[in-house]
Order: sequence, then structure tokens, then C-alpha cells
Amino acid sequence: MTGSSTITAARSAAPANAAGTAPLTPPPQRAAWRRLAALARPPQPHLRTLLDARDPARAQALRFEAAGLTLDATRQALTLPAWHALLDLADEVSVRDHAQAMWRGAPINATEGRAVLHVALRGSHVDDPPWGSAVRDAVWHELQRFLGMAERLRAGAWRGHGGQPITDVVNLGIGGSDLGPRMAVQALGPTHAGPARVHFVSNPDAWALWEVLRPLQPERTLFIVQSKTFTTQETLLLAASARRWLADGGILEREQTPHWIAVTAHPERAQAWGVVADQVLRIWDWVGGRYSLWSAIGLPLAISIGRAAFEQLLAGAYAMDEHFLHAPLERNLPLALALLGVWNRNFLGCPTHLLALYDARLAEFARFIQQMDMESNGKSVHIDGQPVTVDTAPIVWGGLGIDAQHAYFQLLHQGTHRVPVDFIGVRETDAPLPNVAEHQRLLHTNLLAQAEALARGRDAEATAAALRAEGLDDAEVLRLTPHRTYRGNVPSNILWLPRLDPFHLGALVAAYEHKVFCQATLWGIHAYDQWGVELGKTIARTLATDAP
Ligand SMILES: O=P(O)(O)OC[C@H]1O[C@](O)(CO)[C@@H](O)[C@@H]1O
Repeated sequence: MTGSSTITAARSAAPANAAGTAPLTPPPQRAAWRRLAALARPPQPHLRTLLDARDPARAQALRFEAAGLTLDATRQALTLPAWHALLDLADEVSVRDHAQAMWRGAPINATEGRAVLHVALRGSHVDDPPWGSAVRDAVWHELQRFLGMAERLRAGAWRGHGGQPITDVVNLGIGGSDLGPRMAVQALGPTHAGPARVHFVSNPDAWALWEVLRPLQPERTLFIVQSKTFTTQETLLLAASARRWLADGGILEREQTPHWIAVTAHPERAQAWGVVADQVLRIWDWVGGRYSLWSAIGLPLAISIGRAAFEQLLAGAYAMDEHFLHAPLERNLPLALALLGVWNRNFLGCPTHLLALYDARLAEFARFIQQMDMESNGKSVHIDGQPVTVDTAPIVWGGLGIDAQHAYFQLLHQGTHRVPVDFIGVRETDAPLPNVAEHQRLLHTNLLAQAEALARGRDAEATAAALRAEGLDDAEVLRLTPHRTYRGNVPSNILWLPRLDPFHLGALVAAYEHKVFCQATLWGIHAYDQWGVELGKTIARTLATDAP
């Protein structure tokens, strides 16, 4: 008792946080948080009851639209008063002031003393940006450089050893230097792919590299070494092995210049490694790795989809940024994702969060968001260094929804975990098959069926009636009813993209970025450092000499 009041006293004297906004108040001490805790107390209405009530006010409040995306959150397990209390929480925490501080370039990544300005990467056309004209001009300059390189490669004007055109580009990078471009190339490549094939190697297992290199010709292959720090051992080993592969293929080290591009916040390290200055692209310490898709880290994507499409990706993200910054709290799509996630995590006690993608091109999306969310908000101390007293990031997982239905959805329906889901679907598709509409219909009906089944479930009475209708006798009905009953009451969002094009993919990714930001703000934690991964790296370096 004494201990906790001491902590409280120390906190109330705490200075304003790095954003220069409100002093940090632990979430449970906020009035809205306490109201939410009361509103979450059992008994709660079953989702089936909430949906059957067909309350137009609730339906209206829980539907959102931004940058062409729609969010249907009516299958979240909460009442209107709870939704209003969540909005009060956002207001009390001054989420918007914190966002503006980020936009201004305040050092909100306080443990590293850095600004966090991935939003500037999609705003290099803005006249008088809050992040200042120096940042804007630097972003613009580098954007032109890497889009120019991408266009040269796409035009076949970038020649390898012996004047051979480059036909294959291999991205060497890991984490944020891999997952974003990999996800986006897979999502957009099928409709925009240019002449050069783009490959990704992140894992330092020799097989991972060999599998990619095996069919390639050295004189037609270009490598991009992506590493913000340019110290990541995995990436540097891959690069060294690729350099040797080129040499073994007859291209001496001193002749390899056209085969290497590097992207880093430390150009001097890339040059010392051997990449010529003209082919070193820069990012900045204010770009977090997991938020860097929009920077030169997006080069493999730009090579795959071209300048115009890449600019559309930036435009979509910018449209979402504008929405996030200016839409009223109650209409704000990324904020809604964040608040509903907090409700599920902290008030309904759900430890995980599933992303179910109903478009095969989005197969890598869950892995990408997993890093963005878990590496950002996997924290257990507040920004003032005190231990958190509420749960933070859930475990984020997922994959392609249709496949998952035939794999792990059983647990969602009848297991002991309650797993909130984001269903993500694409309304129109243009895959060149004559019966594409039939494929699309199957995907969409399944998406909706799963959301409904998870929300409503089927109680024992309805199950018994269904079994009787199948012709089973009373004893069988009694025996099977518990096994064939669905608890339901599993909350979900449905996010629709009108099309999977660069603009809407950009908007979707930016929505999740802002969701993560809002949740960090609501929990009072730092989202933009990742010290947790450092210890393992240090120990690995120490052990390196002893490894078999
Ligand atoms: O781009 P780098 O510096 O090679 O880092 C790769 C990844 O490693 C991490 O630092 C984690 O170890 C991520 O945050 C980052 O995206």
C-alpha cells in the first residue's frame, strides 16, 4: 500500500513527457479508464444480443471511412456507453496533441533522443510542413534519387558486368529492412510488376541465400543491402556471401560496382564496405526501421512497381495521415482501431490479436504488422521508467483467412482463448481469370460468414434444434450438443479496401502505424525504441567465436 502510494506521489510530480504535452498519468488513474473498467464488468450482453438489437446509433457510431477504406466495427463486443468512454479516454490522454508533437518532430523517441517522422516521408510535396523545410527537402532529394534508380533499372538502362541488363534484384535485409518491401512487392507486384524480378533474403541460413541465388546469373543480378545501422550481422554476412558469389561467378570485387546499392542511415559505413557513394541511398535516424517502407528502404518496391505507383502508395498514406490528424475523434479510423484494441486487451482481457487476410496478395501483411506492433509496443515500463500496471501490446499473429479457416480457426470458434480478429478484404479484384467473380464471391462470403459465426456463435438450444432437424434421437442430441455448440461473442473488425492498389495499400499501412502510435499513447509507453532485441545481439556477438 505504502509502496504504491509512493509511486503515485512520484508520478504526480513527474515532468511533462518528451512530446511536451500532458504529464504522464498511469492509465488506471484516469477517470475514463476507471469508467471503462466499470462498464466492462460482467454480466455483459452477448454480441448476438448487441447485433440483434439493431440499434442504428450503435451501427452508425461503429462504422468508419477514411481514404477509401471502410471499417465495420459493429461486431466488437461493446455497448455504446463503452465506446463513448473510450473516446473520452482518447480525449483525456490528448492523443491528438501527441500526434501533433510527432508531426512537429518533437523527440518522442526519448530513449534514443530522436524525432519520429515517417509521416514526413509521404509529405515531401507539402508547402509548409510541421516538420520543417529542411527535412522536407532532404526527403524529396532522396526520393528522387531512389525513384530515378528504380526507373533506370526498369528501363533496362542499368547494366551489369559486361554490359548485361539487370534482370534480378536481390534485397538483403532483415526486420524493417525486409518485411515492408517484401509485403508490398507481394501485394502490388502481380498488377504492376516491371521487367526486373525482385527477390528477398533476410535469413542468414546459407540455404535461404542459396535457394535465391541458384537460378540467377551474376552479371544480371543486382544486390541491395538494406540496413539502417549497417551493423546488422545477419545482413552483413549475406552481403559478404553474395559478394563472393559474384566473384565466383567471374566478377572480380573491383568490377562489382554496378551490382551493389546500399540503403542506410550511415552512408560512411556502406562506403567503407565497398558501395560507391552514388549508389548509397540515405535514410535518417528519425525513420524507425519498421516504419521505413516509404523511404529508400522501399527501393525494391519502386523497382517492382515503378515511380508512378510508388507515388500513389505515398499519396494513400498521406491521405490517411490527413484523416488521422484532422478527423473528429469519433470518426477517426486509426484511433478506432486503437481504442477497440485497448478495449479487447485491457478490459476484455484478450492476450492476442489476429489478422485474417482475404486476398492472397496480402499473405505477408500479418508478419509485417506483427513487427510494427510487437516491436513497438512490446514494452513493460512507462515513459517515466515506472513499471506498467496495465497490459500492453497483444501478441499479433495471422495469415490468409481462407487457409486459416481450415487450419487454426477451430480454436477461435471452440478453444479456450478469446481472439479478436481484423478481417481484411478487397472488394474488387482484376485477376485475369474468366470466373474471377466466382472466386471473389467465395472469399467474401467466407469472410462474412466467419465474422458472423464468431460473433453470434450458436447456443445449446439452437444446436439441439439443429441436431434434431438432422434426425438425431434425443440421446444423441444430448450427447453431441456440448461438442457442437459455439460460444460466439468473439469480437472482430472488418476492413475493406475497394481495390488492392498502391493508394489503398498505403492508406492501410498508415492506418496501422497510427493505431500503434495511439495505443502507445494511451498506455503511456515508448513505441519507437526496441531495446529488448539488443541483449540477444550482444550475447550472440560474445558467443560468435564459440559457435560450431
Ligand atoms: O536495418 P537494420 O539496422 O539492419 O536493422 C534491422 C532490424 O533489426 C532491428 O533493429 C531489430 O533487431 C529492427 O528494429 C530492424 O528493423
